[in-house]
Amino acid sequence: MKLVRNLLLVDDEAQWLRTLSMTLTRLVPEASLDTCVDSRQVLNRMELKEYALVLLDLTMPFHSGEQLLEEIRGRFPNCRVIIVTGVNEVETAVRCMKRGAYDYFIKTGNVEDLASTVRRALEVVGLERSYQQIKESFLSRELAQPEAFNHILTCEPAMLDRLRYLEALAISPEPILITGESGCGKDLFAQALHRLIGPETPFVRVNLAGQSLEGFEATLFGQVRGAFGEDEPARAGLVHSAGDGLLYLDEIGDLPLEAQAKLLDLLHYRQYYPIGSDRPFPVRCRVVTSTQHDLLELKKAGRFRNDLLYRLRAHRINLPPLRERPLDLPLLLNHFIEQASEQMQRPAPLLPPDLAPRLAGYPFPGNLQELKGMVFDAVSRSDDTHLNIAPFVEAMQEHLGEACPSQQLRFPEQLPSLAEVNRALIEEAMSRTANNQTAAAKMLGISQSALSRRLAKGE
Ligand SMILES: Nc1ncnc2c1ncn2[C@@H]1O[C@H](COP(=O)(O)OP(=O)(O)OP(=O)(O)O)[C@@H](O)[C@H]1O
Repeated sequence: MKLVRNLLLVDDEAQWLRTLSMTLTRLVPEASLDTCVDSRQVLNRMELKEYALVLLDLTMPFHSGEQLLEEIRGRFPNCRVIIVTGVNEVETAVRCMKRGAYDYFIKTGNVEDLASTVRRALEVVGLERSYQQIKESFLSRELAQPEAFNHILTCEPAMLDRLRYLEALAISPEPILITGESGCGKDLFAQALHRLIGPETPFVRVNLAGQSLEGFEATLFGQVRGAFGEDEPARAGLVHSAGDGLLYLDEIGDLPLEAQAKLLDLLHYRQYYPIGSDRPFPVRCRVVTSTQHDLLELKKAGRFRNDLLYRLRAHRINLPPLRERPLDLPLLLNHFIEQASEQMQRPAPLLPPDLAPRLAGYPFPGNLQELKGMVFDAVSRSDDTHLNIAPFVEAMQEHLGEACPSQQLRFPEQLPSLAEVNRALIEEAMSRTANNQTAAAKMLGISQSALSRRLAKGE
């Protein structure tokens, strides 16, 4: 997103205007400054160029600051106005605040204070604009760059919403937090964002699990020459390697508290200090973090900083687990079958039509990673035409064993006969295994020949 950091300084005293302009250029280098000594030209200038902020003198010939404030707030509602006034005009300045001025500054005051007010105002305008654009983009319903999401297969409405939200967030410079259980696609979402912001830029992934403060600093910030001894060479950190691309910090919930403070500084000031350097380096990359933990819970347990949590949660995408995306199962099964067959250089076996509906009841604790593992296992155990469903059956059986141990069986008031229970159990096992006798026998705890005999007798 193009951030508007244009600032217009308006004052009829040319000398004051020059001094103020020089001071702010030094103290707020990210702003681009224009000056205007003639109050009659202010609105024309604002028609021709988009300003994020106007610093407005109150007492000027032709149009007073108060009049201009009203015009500006009415015609350019996205632009903020800071009143710059002489001491004796404080009452007027307060009246201006009530009419929508962002803040006021007394000319005899400390310009450092004015500089930080300007910086804050620019940040507020930037955030308001990006939220507005995010909202517009999200509400448009269509993906503007569907090709960025080619590697994410889904037809679930809840997932399609998340794709659109990610695309909308791509315009914001703020960090994005991706949450969700292990294996549910967080990495793929980070990759999609990278494609959206610039596939030609670097994509740097860092796993923060088990990182100490020292490891975190060394990995991310690097070190200057001689930081740990005379012969120690300089080493660039991963923030540097990420350039103007994307830095993906995986497992953010595992970062120790002291390292969280460093990360907060990096996000807040958009700069960092390599180890051994007292010169800050700018951060140009987008930062994406992810976690499978509940950061609110970690915060309650005193393991995650409150300020960092709220900074990260501003743009958050929570991915639903696979068990909440049953419509995606046939799509993903076919996709992983193709992937596995290609990798194993063999024809793709056919997906049994009733496998996906059966799997819809399985909770997939390892999510897509688990499904992918099962499919790869199944393909490796298949002949060239039929997919071997044993890996799925085994997983479902294991789950059923855990979910309903025999003590938890519930019986109706009128007990069925043993023959009826036998028949019902055999029917259920055959149905759950797509009529695979070997798998069904395993499920029932009898041999395949015993099952075959019972089936032949119609038991
Ligand atoms: N929607 C999807 N379409 C196709 N493949 C997917 C999809 N989601 C995830 N995958 C695949 O599933 C596997 C796990 O996904 P991924 O690594 O993105 O999960 P993760 O949430 O980052 O996992 P972890 O928490 O363990 O880091 C990957 O091989 C990925 O390519």
